[in-house]
Order: sequence, then structure tokens, then C-alpha cells
Amino acid sequence: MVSSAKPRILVTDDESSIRSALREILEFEQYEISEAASGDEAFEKLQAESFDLLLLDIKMKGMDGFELLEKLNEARLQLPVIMLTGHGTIEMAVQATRLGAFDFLQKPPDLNRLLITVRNALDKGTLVKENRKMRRNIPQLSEIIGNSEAIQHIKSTIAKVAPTDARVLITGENGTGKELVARSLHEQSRRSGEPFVEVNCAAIPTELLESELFGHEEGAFTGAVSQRIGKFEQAHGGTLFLDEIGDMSLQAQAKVLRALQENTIARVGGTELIRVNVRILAATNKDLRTEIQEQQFREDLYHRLNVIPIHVPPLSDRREDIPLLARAFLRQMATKDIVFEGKSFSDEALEKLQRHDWTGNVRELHNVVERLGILSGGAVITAEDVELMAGPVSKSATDGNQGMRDLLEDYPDFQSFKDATELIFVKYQLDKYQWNISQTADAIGIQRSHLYNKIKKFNLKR
Ligand SMILES: Nc1ncnc2c1ncn2[C@@H]1O[C@H](COP(=O)(O)OP(=O)(O)OP(=O)(O)O)[C@@H](O)[C@H]1O
Repeated sequence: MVSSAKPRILVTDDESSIRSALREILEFEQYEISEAASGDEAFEKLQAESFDLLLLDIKMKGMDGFELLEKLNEARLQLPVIMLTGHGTIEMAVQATRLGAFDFLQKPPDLNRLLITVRNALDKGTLVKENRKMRRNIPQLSEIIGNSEAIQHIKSTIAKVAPTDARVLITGENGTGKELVARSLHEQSRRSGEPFVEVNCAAIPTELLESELFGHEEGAFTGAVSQRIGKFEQAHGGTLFLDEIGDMSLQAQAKVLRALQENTIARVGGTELIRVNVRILAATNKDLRTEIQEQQFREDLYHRLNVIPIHVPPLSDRREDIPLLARAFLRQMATKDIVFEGKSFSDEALEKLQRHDWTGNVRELHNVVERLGILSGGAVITAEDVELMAGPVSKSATDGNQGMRDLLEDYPDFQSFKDATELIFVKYQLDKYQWNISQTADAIGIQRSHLYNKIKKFNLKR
């Protein structure tokens, strides 16, 4: 989606070289960066302006990272925090995460981990804001688009199951719409006015998942200076969506099973049993039966979760939904961004989209529609546009090479042809790897710095 406001990140470190290295990387990723050279400066900026994320060094002269975290808690300044740590201070960083920091990174940070952690932390911040919105009862309807037999069946199952408190296990490949199914179940339930809380079990380090799910008491471990409410309690009265449940450690699975059996939880370090009224929905792209055989997943938990199974098939198994989805996405985008206004697909373009190999499923289709809307020249998106920008069609589909001939005709000289195709290739590959610079550079066999240069040259944006 083309978003108007860039996420704002405050980088706090007393070493200017670290600040500028982080600034350079993150600005490339389209984040807006502000710097603070001390805890005091950071505190002042955080009080004066609004930020989406704080990157915070632990060891600093004057007010250190811990003190700043505590001050933020006291001032009720809530935002996701990622701690930066040097050698030998990992222990402290773990403590900091228990104090409420989202995660920690070792310096100098590994590029991949930095970008993933930043993205996850920002997602978490968005989720918190979304939940606040939900509590204010602002409806956020998640419409499941599609007319295929599979989607019709899913919609009718949702309609039947949503009003009950039955647990639902949603399975399917990445990007097929599992989260959308979970949201629809919540929105059509009696709990719709209550919170919908999501936990991505794959994104949270195992050692923190327990405290994330169940919360902790003040003094539960060194550094736990304040009480923390976990996701189960946050979801009280509403729905808890355990995403990527197949990635949860066996230890966490045992605790979740107990919570489900007894409808009570205990905060880490606490003795009091707290009764929670939560409806559980879970999703996974793994085959949990295989995980059970390989002793990676508890069979008893599987049966508890899998009261109603909903399987969302890959997009290539329901190609008749593709035109509906593509048109709907374009319409949705037009309501948010003027670039998409008045654009439509030709019939041939839709046919071509139908024959594409959608390995990234609906998420990939959404991205391709966005790219077509932005980059296609005319009001009507043509089959040639699709051929150029969506990448190769399904290997099984037969196709002439008219599009390629047209493309060759479009460019008068070698340089303009090379630039145009290079841009499409680089943008396609970046999208394919969710703009993970290291992975994309590896996959296409160029240096990271070279890839950064290309992004700059073509002014590519996520
Ligand atoms: N049938 C559908 N109708 C409308 N939008 C859809 C549909 N299916 C998926 N989407 C959209 O596609 C994107 C990916 O869907 P979603 O996040 O629900 O997939 P997922 O299966 O949970 O993915 P992952 O396993 O990677 O978390 C979202 O933007 C979602 O709104």
C-alpha cells in the first residue's frame, strides 16, 4: 500500500558513527530518522514529538538506556523500543526486553536482523494502536473477496462458526488470507466490540514468548521493575489470534495448553491464577500432523486448537477469483491514493493475471496490482503491462511472444531498453524478497552496495 507518512524512528546512541550508519541503512528503507546523542536528549525529543520506534543504546554516558526505559514507563510514553548492545552486555539486553523493550540487537547490527526487527517492532506498535482503535468500537470490516467454491465454503463456515466460541485452526500457505479469515471470525462474533489481539509466535524469541503471552509481575526477574500485562489478559472478553502457531516452542506449547484447559493464566513470577475469557484462533502454514510425528508439536494441543479446521487453498487452485481480487484491490487503492484513480484492467490483462504462478498467493497479487497501478502509463492496464511487471506467467500456460516484440519496439535505443528492463527486474526481485536487501542481492548475484545504487538510481520505493 502506498502510505503517505513514513514511520519515524529515533536513533539514540552516544557514538555518532553508529548513529549515522543506522541512519543510512534505515533511510534507504524509507524510514524517517531522527538522532539523539544521549538519554536526556532522547527523552526531550520523545516528549516533544511523536515517534513510531526507538533504537536505544544501553551503555551511554549520563542517563543510560535502562534509566531512559524506566523514565519512559513512568511518563507513560509508550512506543516500541529496540535495545542496542555491545559485546558482553547481552544479559542486560535480555533484561531490558523484560522491562518492556521489544527486542535487542548486537552492535554492529547485522543488516538482515536489523531490518526484520525494525519491521516487527513497527508492526507491533501498529497492532497496539489498532487494538486501541478496536476498543473504541470503530468497525474495521475485513471482506473476503472471491466466488470460487473454496472461498464460498470458507465464508459459509465463518458465518456458522463465528457466533460460537469454538476454536478454529486456519491452515494455508503464506499470503493466502489466513489472518483475514481470523479477523472475519472475530468481526462476525459476539466479541466484535472487544479486542482482537494477534501474537506472531514466529517473530518473538522463545525466551520472551512466555512473558509476552502471560505477562509478568514486578520483580519476577532481575530488572522487571514493573508489572506487564500479557496478550491473554489483553484479549480478555475478545479474541486471541495465535499466528504461526507451528513455530511455537514445546515449552510455550505446554503453557498454552494449560491456559486453554483451565481458562486461567499466571503471570511469570506470579502465584495468583487469573481467569481469562478468551476465544482462541490459531493459524499455521505448517502441516501440524507432520510436526506431531516429528515431535515438534504436541498432539493434545493440536486437538484442542483444531475444533473447526479451515483450510485456505493457494491462489493457483482458485484462479477464477483472480479478476475479482485484482479489480477490488485497484478500487481499494483508488480510495486511498490518487495515482490509482480511473485505472482499470483490460480483459486480456485479467486473463494474463489468471495464468500467472502466484507463489506468494494473494499477498503477491496485491503487490503486483499496486505496481501495475503505479507504473502502467495509460488508464487501462494492458496485457503487455502485466507481462512486463508481473513476471513470467505460469509455466503451464501457453503464451505467444507478442508482448516481448511490443516491448522491443517500445525503446529506441539500447540504454533506454536496458534501464527499463533493469528497473522492472530489480523492483520485481525486491518485492519478491519483501525488500530484504541482503536476500535480494544474494538471490540475483550482486553486491548489496550495488543493489542500493540501483534503488537510488531508479528512485525505487517500497
Ligand atoms: N480473499 C481475500 N480477499 C481480500 N483480500 C485478501 C484475500 N486473501 C488475502 N487477502 C489480502 O492479502 C494479504 C495477505 O493476507 P493475510 O495476511 O491474511 O495472509 P496470511 O495467510 O495470514 O499470510 P502469512 O501466512 O504470510 O501471515 C492481506 O493484505 C489480505 O488482506
